[in-house]
Order: sequence, then C-alpha cells, then structure tokens
Amino acid sequence: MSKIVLLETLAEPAMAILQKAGDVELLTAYDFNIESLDKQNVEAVITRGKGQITPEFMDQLPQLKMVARAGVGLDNVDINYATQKGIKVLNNPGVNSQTVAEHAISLMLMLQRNMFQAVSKVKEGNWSWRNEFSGDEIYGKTLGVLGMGTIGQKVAKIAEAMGMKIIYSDPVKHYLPYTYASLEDVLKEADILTLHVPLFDETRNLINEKTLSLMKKTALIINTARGPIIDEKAVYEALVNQKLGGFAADVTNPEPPLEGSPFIGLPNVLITAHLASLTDRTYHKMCVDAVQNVLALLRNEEPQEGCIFNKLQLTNA
Ligand SMILES: O=C(O)C(=O)COP(=O)(O)O
Repeated sequence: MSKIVLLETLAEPAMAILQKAGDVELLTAYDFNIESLDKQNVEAVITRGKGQITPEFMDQLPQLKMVARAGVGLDNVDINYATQKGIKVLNNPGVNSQTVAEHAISLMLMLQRNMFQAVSKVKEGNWSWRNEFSGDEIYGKTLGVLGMGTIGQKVAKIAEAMGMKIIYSDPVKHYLPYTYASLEDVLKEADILTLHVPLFDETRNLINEKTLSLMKKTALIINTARGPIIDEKAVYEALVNQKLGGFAADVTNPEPPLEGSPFIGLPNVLITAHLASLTDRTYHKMCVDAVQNVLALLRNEEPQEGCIFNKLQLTNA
C-alpha cells in the first residue's frame, strides 16, 4: 500500500479525507525527522511552508514520487533536485490569490490612513489625536506591482477600482490594461509598491539599498510575498532616514522576527504574522486540494489542472 508522509498538520477536512482513504497509509513526521519511519512504499510527502525539502531529505525516500505543497510558494522545496530525480512537485496555483490580495489592500489602506495608530488611540480613550493620523487617500496614486501573477492581478484590479493608476513589472508582458515597465521605472513611479513575486535566487533581496534609492521618499512598500525578497536592514535604514514613507508586510525574514527587532517597533512599520491566506475558507481549500491531488496521482487519476509545477520539465526529461 502507498504511504503518504505528512510533515505539517493540515485543516480538518483534509485530514478527514486522508484518514478515510482506505488505499493509503498515513505517516506523520511533524518535526521533519523521518529517520525512524518505515520508508518502504513512501510515495508522497505533503508539506506546507515550514521545513525545507532538501536533496538529503528526498534521498531518504527511495520510492518518493511526489512532494505536494498545500499552498503556493515552493521556496522550501528543491525543485531542480526533485525534477532531476523524476519527483513531481505539486502546489495549488491561485488558491489563495483573492485572500492574499485582500490582505495586501488592507495593509495598504492601514498604512496610508494611519489606521493602526488611529484605532489604538481611541482604544486608549484618546480622541484628541485625530488630526495627526488623518493620512491620505490612495485614490489617484500610482501603484507599482512587482509580479503580475494571479495575486498581482487581483491586487491591481481592486486598486484600479479604487482609483489608482497601475504600473507593473514582470518577466512577461500580460494582456492587461496596465502600464508595463522596467523594474527601475516601476520603482521610480510608485507611490505604493506591492510585491507579488515568488522567492527565487533572482528575487532574493530585490528591494535593497540600491533599488530603494530609486523610490520616492514618501513611498510605501507592501510585502505579502516572502520576507527575503527585501533586505530588511536596508528598509529599516531607509525608514529611519526618511528615505521611505512606510512599510507593511505579512512576511518577515526570519519568521517569526527576532525578538526585540527595532524594525518591527517603528511606528510606520506594520507586520502581520504570515496569515494572509489563513482564512478558514482558503486554508481548508489549500489543504483539501493538495490531498485530493496526491490521492488522484497515487490512484492514476487526473489531478487538478496546473497542479504539477515541474510537469513540463519532467515531460521533456
Ligand atoms: O501558499 C503560500 O505560499 C503561503 O504562503 C501560504 O501560507 P502558509 O505558508 O501555507 O502558511
């Protein structure tokens, strides 16, 4: 019987599907330590974003056929190595794009309208600060979108409906009614910059001292992608030296942030704890889709279209 190793807990409905499936055996290794497991017939592992699926990890499982990520970001999976070994890498493209887009817009509005301070003051019983936290409209401003995938497109659509001008940079020019530009031009033009690129070697530290120096001193940056896409130290320096207006993110580097980080404490920095896609609806769907795709492949049935990230490379190999 095929075995599936679960490396992190999944939402209840996904666990129920796995437990009810009579044709697979479920093993768990929530600490990522698979040494003591009986590895015979382990054909699939399911992970979320926590631990790294390294070559050493995959080498311990000689019958491994697939690594499934319940979610989208594959930065914790060594995709090249998996592909070399003929192991399918699965994710759920688009599954959380609406919820992440809504979170990005929320962070944008919170930052632009000083919402966090404004609400906190009233909760403290203080009404008289209202002129200090009046903020500004996003209407009429330019939103720079880095990465026009499914999340970037949703953010752009909502922002456009709110009266923003959209300029974007992406490896591909899309058939979209927005201005396509170079990275440099997007950085220069953006009043608000929102990041929606995956974390790859090419995007690591994309926002650094040099790229920040191209931006407006009043610009805001929103990061709902991955922490290491920005050089936090450079962003911190830019903020304290008034070379950047504000920063809001759902992701940090590392996660959780180091205790007492001066960056997190800045008044114009707002951080949420990597929860953008964790609404019940989306979290359940991310987990259920991953489980159903793994079961379909183990049963030689068709999984959801587009869920095999390295399909093309595997076909061409
Ligand atoms: O799908 C993704 O890439 C995500 O970041 C979702 O959040 P998670 O890492 O599953 O808590």
